[in-house]
Amino acid sequence: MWRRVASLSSSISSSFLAQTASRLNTWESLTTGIAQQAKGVIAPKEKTPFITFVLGGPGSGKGTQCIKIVETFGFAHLSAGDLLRREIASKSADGAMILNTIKEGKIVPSQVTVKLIQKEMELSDNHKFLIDGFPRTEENRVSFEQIIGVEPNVVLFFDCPEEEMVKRVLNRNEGRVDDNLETIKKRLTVFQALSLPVINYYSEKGKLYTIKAIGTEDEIFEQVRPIFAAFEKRPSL
Ligand SMILES: Nc1ncnc2c1ncn2[C@@H]1O[C@H](COP(=O)(O)OP(=O)(O)OP(=O)(O)O)[C@@H](O)[C@H]1O
Ligand SMILES: Nc1ccn([C@@H]2O[C@H](COP(=O)(O)O)[C@@H](O)[C@H]2O)c(=O)n1
Ligand SMILES: [Mg+2]
Repeated sequence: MWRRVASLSSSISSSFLAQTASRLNTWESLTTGIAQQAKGVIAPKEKTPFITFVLGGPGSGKGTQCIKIVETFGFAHLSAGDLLRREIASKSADGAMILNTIKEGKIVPSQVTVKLIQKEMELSDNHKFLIDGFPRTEENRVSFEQIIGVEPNVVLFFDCPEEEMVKRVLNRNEGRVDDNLETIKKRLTVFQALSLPVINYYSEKGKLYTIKAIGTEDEIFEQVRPIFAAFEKRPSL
């Protein structure tokens, strides 16, 4: 599992090992583990996470392109929307609240969403994550940084005209409760008001890659491919 920081230096005392192993047994310890690896306390057996946030309006093609990125570059795909829909389906304590929020095209409290993402990351053997549809708000962004303790390496923005997004969502036909004109309008308003500032934030940080999300799925992927191909040449990926 990616969260495990397995091999510790043989020169460390056994009591220190026991304490450290116990602390490293939880996600909370992941960031500690990374920090300790950086200081050279723990042998870096497991790779540092490589995180990509995948952003764009409703129907811009995030999920479609994530499938291609997974196939080509071997990332783990964590869709925030899918994780929330799974909570609804599992009838968890938050299920009803999540359902109402999604129907309204609003944003679920960050702590709920980040905890779901955190759990999936903990369970994954992969160290390369595509986090699709997240962060949708500044609150999402800050919450991820506080709880997970890392920032994204790459942020993709699928930039698509509203008219095209509406057309795609209305044709999606997957039975989603938010794929109707009324909710789409609300989602577009939320995207403009709350998500675009996050996109601008990453642009200013020099982490944003904007993809013109019109044309065929394959044409769009040809804009995405070189981004990850370049990172693949680096030791970090
Ligand atoms: N380039 C494209 N041209 C036409 N249709 C597309 C294209 N890319 C995706 N689609 C279709 O548009 C719909 C929306 O795509 P997708 O589900 O990938 O969007 P999304 O950004 O994940 O949306 P959401 O935020 O609502 O989950 C799907 O039915 C998908 O098959
Ligand atoms: N960070 C997020 C992501 C999604 N939601 C809610 O889920 C809906 C569907 O999301 P998709 O990514 O599948 O389009 C979205 O409209 C939100 O209601 C969220 O709250 N926070
Ligand atoms: Mg999607």
